[in-house]
Amino acid sequence: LHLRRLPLQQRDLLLSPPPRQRAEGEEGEVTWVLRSSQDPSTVMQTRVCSLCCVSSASSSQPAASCCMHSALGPPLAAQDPAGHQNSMLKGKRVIVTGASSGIGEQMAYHLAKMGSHILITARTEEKLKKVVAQCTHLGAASAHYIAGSMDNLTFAKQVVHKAENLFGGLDMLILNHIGHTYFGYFDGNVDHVRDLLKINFLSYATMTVAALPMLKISNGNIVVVSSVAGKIGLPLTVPYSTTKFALDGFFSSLRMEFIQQKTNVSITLCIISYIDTDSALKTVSGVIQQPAAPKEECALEIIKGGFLRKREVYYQYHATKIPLLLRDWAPEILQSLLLMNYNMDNFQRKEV
Ligand SMILES: NC(=O)C1=CN([C@@H]2O[C@H](COP(=O)(O)OP(=O)(O)OC[C@H]3O[C@@H](n4cnc5c(N)ncnc54)[C@H](OP(=O)(O)O)[C@@H]3O)[C@@H](O)[C@H]2O)C=CC1
Ligand SMILES: CC(C)CCC[C@@H](C)[C@H]1CC[C@H]2[C@@H]3C(=O)C=C4C[C@@H](O)CC[C@]4(C)[C@H]3CC[C@]12C
Repeated sequence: LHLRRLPLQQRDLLLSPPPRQRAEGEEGEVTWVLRSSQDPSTVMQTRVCSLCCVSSASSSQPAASCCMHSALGPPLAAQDPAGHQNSMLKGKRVIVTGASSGIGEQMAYHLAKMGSHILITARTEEKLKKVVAQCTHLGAASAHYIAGSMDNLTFAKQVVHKAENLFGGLDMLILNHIGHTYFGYFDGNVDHVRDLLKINFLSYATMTVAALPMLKISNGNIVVVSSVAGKIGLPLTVPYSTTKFALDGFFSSLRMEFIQQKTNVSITLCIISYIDTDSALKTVSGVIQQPAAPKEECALEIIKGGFLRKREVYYQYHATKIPLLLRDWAPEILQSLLLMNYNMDNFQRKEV
């Protein structure tokens, strides 16, 4: 149990005396009976979600449902053989952008297995149709697509309105798409940076604004897929990195405002390292020395992070957290390590 995640008041109750496991609740949950060290007459029963390990509790009576997930529905139920927490987002209404391939496609499949209502989007209709068919096959409560380009901000709003018409509301907005750019030294083309900002950043802000009324009603989640290149400056990705840093500025500030305004909509910024999507492998293999992490696992970690209302997700943890610690404490060491990660002999300007 990650007791440190609990509010101080509850932590005191949990830590002393040590909690005693009393009974197994529903699968995926455990019921604990706790007694306060200061006032032993205070008995607290709490159900703890096995996924997030954060408890919700009320004095002298059982908690109605698991922790912060009460906002998202019932606690976790059974896990499928593949290890899916398959009711995590059951019945929830989710938009996934950039879901015709790569990590977005894998997120759609995980959500389908969990029984969500899914609306996916990207430009290529043929690919979207195939992903929707696969989602239906995997058990999605419903699966839909809308094709279009995010360089058109009117289209970005239309996606949200389509979800409203289809589902009558929205629980989770997963912003994942990226526009095409080059993997190479900055060519001085600032117009390209502006165009990429529109796709990778302004469309995210536009969709967030359009979806906010629905997310406020559902106490929902905004999930923003960023990159280690959105926290640390790296060579060969100047336009891309610019757009990802912009996401951090916008969404981290917005998160703080939500807290001040008591807006119960979570914002999860996902800091992702090198992943084995077709586009990434095609673009950087041979140049980047480190191995690529699996897209299926990456997709699940992003969804879990959003569901758990985490501030940030780090995937893979070691490949993102350690460089981030070095960034602030030993930037010169980080710089040397990063440069060693690039095989510039194999480098040739490639399209992303
Ligand atoms: N793969 C990696 O190594 C890493 C990826 N990430 C992040 O993960 C996310 C997904 O990356 P990944 O799966 O590799 O990317 P992919 O290239 O596999 O997928 C990109 C998706 O965006 C869509 N897309 C492209 N251009 C547009 C456009 N103009 N308008 C709307 N949709 C568009 C694509 O579909 P279509 O072409 O049909 O429009 C596709 O569905 C991104 O946010 C990326 O920054 C972060 C770190 C590392
Ligand atoms: C430990 C780390 C700090 C080391 C650096 C890791 C570097 C090499 C990793 C981290 C983030 C990665 C890029 C990324 O975020 C997204 C994309 C888009 C995709 O379509 C094509 C590949 C690309 C450009 C990735 C290229 C490789 C990057 C720069």
